[in-house]
Amino acid sequence: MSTPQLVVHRDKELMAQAAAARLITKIVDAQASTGSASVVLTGGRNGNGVLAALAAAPARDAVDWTRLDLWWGDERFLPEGDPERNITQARQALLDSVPLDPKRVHIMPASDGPYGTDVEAAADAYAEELARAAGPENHGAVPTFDVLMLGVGPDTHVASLFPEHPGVRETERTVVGVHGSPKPPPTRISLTLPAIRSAREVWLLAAGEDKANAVAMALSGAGEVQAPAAGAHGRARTLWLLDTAAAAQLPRSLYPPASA
Ligand SMILES: O=C(O)[C@H](O)[C@@H](O)[C@H](O)[C@H](O)COP(=O)(O)O
Repeated sequence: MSTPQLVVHRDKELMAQAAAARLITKIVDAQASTGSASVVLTGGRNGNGVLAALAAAPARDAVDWTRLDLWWGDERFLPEGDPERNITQARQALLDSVPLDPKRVHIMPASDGPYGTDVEAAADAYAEELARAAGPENHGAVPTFDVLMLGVGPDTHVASLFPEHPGVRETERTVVGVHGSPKPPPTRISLTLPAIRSAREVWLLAAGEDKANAVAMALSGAGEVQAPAAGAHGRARTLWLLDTAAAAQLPRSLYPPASA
């Protein structure tokens, strides 16, 4: 389990721009060494802010967009094209501006798709898609994600794993259906913590004063059931990308020296 590293930026715009630059470099390096890259996107303002910053980044097309696999950490279980779907917002922020290979954009099912309103069947289908993409070295569950990004909710949720809810307690399955989400809409699909923890790097994005309490709680020893963000670790790296407002309640001992 990788110890969390923290980087604190001046404000949420700079955090998004710096995270986008970091992501470009990570993808370019992965593509240079293996010929492709695999990234898991997250919904929400911070997640979409990084995508918008990436779309505007001068080095954007250093990425070979045709050799990038995109997955989602969660999705709102709504009809295709609904403006509240993470894929809809990701398309607007970035995806419609770059030449991705559609076969490598792995969209979580919509509620009017092949599984209808059966969110469990939709979650199982995504788990099967992940397993098909997994290599022998992945023990058959999920592919090796180079970077898995997660926004952090004010209640410390990540993806659609909420404190004390069933999804955060899942230890076997890689994808679950979520009912009664405290954050609307109520029905969602989410990767589980075991799937999240299979990523090489997990980057947690938190900007804004509404996240300060969640950041401090998740980094100060809370358990993953009470604070799901506390359970989000990468195999090689766990990186918290913050702005000063979201870092405001951190104990001094956790504050990165560079920004002291
Ligand atoms: O589908 C979702 O809503 C997201 O995946 C969710 O996990 C989000 O990342 C956090 O709630 C933070 O959202 P903000 O960045 O908008 O605060």
